[in-house]
Amino acid sequence: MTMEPVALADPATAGGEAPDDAPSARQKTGMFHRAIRQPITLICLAILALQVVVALAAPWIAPHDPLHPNVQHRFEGPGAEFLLGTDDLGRDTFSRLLYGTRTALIASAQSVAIGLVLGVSLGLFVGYRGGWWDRIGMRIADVMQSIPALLLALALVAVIGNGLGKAMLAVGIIFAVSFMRVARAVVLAERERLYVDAARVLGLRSSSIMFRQVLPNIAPPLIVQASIALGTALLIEATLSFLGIGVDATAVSWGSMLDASRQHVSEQPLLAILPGAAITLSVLVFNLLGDGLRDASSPRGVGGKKVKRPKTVEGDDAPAAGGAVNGTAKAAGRHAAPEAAPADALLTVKDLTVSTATGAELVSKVSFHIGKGETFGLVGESGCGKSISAAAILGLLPKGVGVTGGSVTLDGTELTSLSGERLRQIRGRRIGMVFQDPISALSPVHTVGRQLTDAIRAHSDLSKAQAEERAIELLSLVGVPAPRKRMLDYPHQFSGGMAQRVVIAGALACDPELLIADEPTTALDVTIQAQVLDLLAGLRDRLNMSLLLITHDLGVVADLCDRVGVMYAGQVVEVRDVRGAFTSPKHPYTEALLAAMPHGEDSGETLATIPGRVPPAWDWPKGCRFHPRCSYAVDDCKSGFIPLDDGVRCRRAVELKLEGAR
Ligand SMILES: Nc1ncnc2c1ncn2[C@@H]1O[C@H](COP(=O)(O)OP(=O)(O)OP(=O)(O)O)[C@@H](O)[C@H]1O
Repeated sequence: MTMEPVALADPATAGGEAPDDAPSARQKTGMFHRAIRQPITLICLAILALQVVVALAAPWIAPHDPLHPNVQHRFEGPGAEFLLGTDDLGRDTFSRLLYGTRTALIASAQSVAIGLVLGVSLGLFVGYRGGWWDRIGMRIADVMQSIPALLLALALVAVIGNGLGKAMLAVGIIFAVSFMRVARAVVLAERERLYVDAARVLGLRSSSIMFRQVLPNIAPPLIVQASIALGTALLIEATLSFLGIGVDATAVSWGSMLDASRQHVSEQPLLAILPGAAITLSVLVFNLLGDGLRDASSPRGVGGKKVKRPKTVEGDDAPAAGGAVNGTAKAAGRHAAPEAAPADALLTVKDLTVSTATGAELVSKVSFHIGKGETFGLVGESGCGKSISAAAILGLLPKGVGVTGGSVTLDGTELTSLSGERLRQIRGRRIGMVFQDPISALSPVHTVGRQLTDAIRAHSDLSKAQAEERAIELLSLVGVPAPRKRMLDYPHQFSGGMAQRVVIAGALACDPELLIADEPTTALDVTIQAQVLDLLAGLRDRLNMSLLLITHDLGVVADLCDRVGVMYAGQVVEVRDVRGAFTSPKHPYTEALLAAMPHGEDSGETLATIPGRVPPAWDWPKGCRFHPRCSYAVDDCKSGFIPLDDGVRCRRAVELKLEGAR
């Protein structure tokens, strides 16, 4: 008999990217409902359920001892006493088939369980850590997968010894490689999701993020893979037993039944047909089940909505301003701090430079400070470096990007040189973060209650019950109605505005001193935006937090902020008190942004735009980076480094008389 094991499907592509159709855990329920609506999958599930019952109940339902020889009854045909006849030693074929089911299922389940535990742990680890760990892990996997599974199993059995248990351990190790690839591929995709960043901002440990946040998301593709692996394992078990290195004489296997039948096919053909059919049927069931689950798990098939992250338009010529300018009046009541960072500033960013591995500076010498209880707005078009600056403050820069100069201090503590563990303690405890798209910032597979309690417990000694009470308090603080009841809901059961309130509650979990809100209302309905901004302002005043508000919307800055930093092409070009910046801007870019702000009184009036677009980071212009788009630019603006002088980065700042907000 030459049975080649079925190759395990490997959804990881050559480049190791996650399959596009890797289902999210949110799709899991849909996946199973849809799967059982497919008649073939339902039939396969029914056969499998029957096999499991047979395997468990074999000792009670088998009419005869499957191992007991009874030579008077050799080669008997099917009849009342021996339902499917007997073999060359007079053993009951029906009972042997029942016991064979038990061996096949237990051995397959054992090897797949070993493969799953080992493979998923390794896949999570290398996928999440990336870098060298990933490269080494994947090269070992490549080598192992280049050898046929059965051959590798035989080699491993030669090393660790004969016996079904050891053989299936060997098979489990081989499966681990496939499971590792699947887990790693999904982790690579999940790792980039916003909710993982959010969990990191909340200060959760890597292990907690991997096992509690990422793992549930990789369950659906693993279930599909495990189903196919069960069929493969069953075939390998039968093959090894057929070859005499699987089960010994004290157990029955369909493979060993086939082996024993070889000499007697002509006398009793059923002896070969029945175990052969059992093996074929079982492998078919597992494979069809895997196919059915895979079909059911494709996003197209589920019918559920995929949550998309809203994209900002690269190179927007005008800021997406929408708020009212008259907010300046409110801002005017606040203090106008001098631009040199005062000693008691909560956050001081000084000459912060962030570069890619290729040397492109994404942000250059960014400087600003935020006082205690103060709200600082960071504005500028898309691609100016606002988010990269926030990520650098939190120590959450994307891979391949790092701080190459300057400093970030939080109440005197330098953050850029802190170890990962120290930073983790600061994130979530002293600095909270609110993201643009609240639904993506929450893990889809856990209730909001669980996510909030996890965040609270990551930084406190509170018991589960106490953390739950605190989570309810926070939900009520951010205005989520019926908070106790809503603790049990999943993120997709919340509207955008309510989900953003939940994210804010999470960010407040440990009373941060600084809250960073990165375009917290961009993904929300216009009617909800104002409510969320009011909530942030209210919380800031109530909890005496400092707020770093990243936005495109100057109206929001006018309404909420004390001071503002205007960013252009990776630099802060003007940093001022809001009233000053709005009434008498000193940088032409600030003036241009103010002019491009819609103010609504003349509906027929064309909105001013800033000609051109923000250049990419590898192509920042020499001299003043804004000069190609600036109507005031002179030759002097086209060369040399222009420092941030008295809060303005412009050679002509003193002589220009610029127009403020209308
Ligand atoms: N991972 C990355 N690798 C290389 N360049 C990047 C990376 N992330 C961002 N950039 C570049 O860094 C610059 C600043 O981007 P950043 O996202 O900080 O801008 P932003 O002002 O926050 O824009 P938006 O308002 O669209 O979020 C842009 O030129 C962007 O293309």
